[in-house]
Amino acid sequence: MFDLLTQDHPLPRIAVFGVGGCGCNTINQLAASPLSDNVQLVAVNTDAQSLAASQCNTRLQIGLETTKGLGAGAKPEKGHEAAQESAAQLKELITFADIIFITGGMGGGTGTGAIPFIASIATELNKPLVAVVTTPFSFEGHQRNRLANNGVEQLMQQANAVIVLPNDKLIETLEKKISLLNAFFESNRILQDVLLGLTTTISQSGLINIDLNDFIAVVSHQGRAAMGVAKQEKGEDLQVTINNALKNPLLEEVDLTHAKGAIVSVMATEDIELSQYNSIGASIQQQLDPSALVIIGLTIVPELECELELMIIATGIQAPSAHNAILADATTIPPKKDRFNSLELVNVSDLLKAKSRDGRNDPSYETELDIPTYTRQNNLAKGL
Ligand SMILES: Nc1nc2c(ncn2[C@@H]2O[C@H](COP(=O)(O)OP(=O)(O)OP(=O)(O)O)[C@@H](O)[C@H]2O)c(=O)[nH]1
Repeated sequence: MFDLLTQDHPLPRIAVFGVGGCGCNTINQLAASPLSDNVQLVAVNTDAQSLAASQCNTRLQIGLETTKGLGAGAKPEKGHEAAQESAAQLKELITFADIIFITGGMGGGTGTGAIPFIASIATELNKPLVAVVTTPFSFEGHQRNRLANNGVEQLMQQANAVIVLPNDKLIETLEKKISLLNAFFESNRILQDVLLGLTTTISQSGLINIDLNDFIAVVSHQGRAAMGVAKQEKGEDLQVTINNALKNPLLEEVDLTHAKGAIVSVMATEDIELSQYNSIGASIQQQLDPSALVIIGLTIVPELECELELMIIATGIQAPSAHNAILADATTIPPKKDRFNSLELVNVSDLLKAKSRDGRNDPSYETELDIPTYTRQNNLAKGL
């Protein structure tokens, strides 16, 4: 089933842009995580002081003339103008990457105004882009929420995959008793997990990597994306963990049966069995539109404290509910098919070799789930 590939393919270069206060906080936390060499973190802000405190190697102060080193004062038009002023530098950074992740908080000036503009540069340069943005806590008031909703709407005109994580919902996934100061920090940890899960899934640290073309196909579905996370503690049933991920508050507002695709990132110790891996794919596939493409990346983390960590990102979800109506109607956005360059991504491991052999005796071995395209093609070539 799994083929072993030995060629050295260059890994795709991933740029993660953290824009505005929230975006910079998130990637600062991410900078403390073990990231593979192909991941570049880029802190982007109007606020020089916040940028100076950033842990990222690449920092870009946008709109020197526009805001004179201050923030955008919760004015998205200022954030937009600042990004426009620094378009050349942004373009240079985006050109260097093969795939772009962009994160930030909607509701202020810099992130709300600059993120859609940065996304438009990525689109212009034909780069796959995944945006992960927050919307404000309800205690932040109506005005911020209104700005945030407009920002998300604009972003959806530019990016195919927009994952909107309402801050209120992020906190719901955590323990109830949480101080206000901790609320931001803790919710950033979830943002950080999403970005880490995505980047490791398409990076070398993964054991079974997903093919970048498949990844692009899944993130390119028009509509909203949503995600769920869950942990399998030692001794817990895997199916319970899968259900927990699917029931996650971050996914609860969307109808998964309409999702056109899903990226599943599994982090596990080397004890994971092929049957477990297969049943994750099969269970998730059952929940989605029958034609949905489900791709799974597996990362072996020997020191993982729990049995397994699961992150599901479902994409291409239409927006039927009143809540989602604040988002751009996905059907009105013209499809951006075939706009990305084709790239190949492969990975090999002796462990995978062993697991592949074991898998042939496993009754669930034939379970249908998506196998990275490149691997599939090699299997076909070898008549497997
Ligand atoms: N989860 C999380 N959300 C944050 C954090 N900081 C800010 N936010 C959210 O993001 C929204 C925008 O805040 P900032 O990112 O600070 O604003 P900005 O984009 O820098 O805009 P200006 O300050 O006006 O230049 C806020 O309304 C909050 O809801 C953070 O550290 N974590």
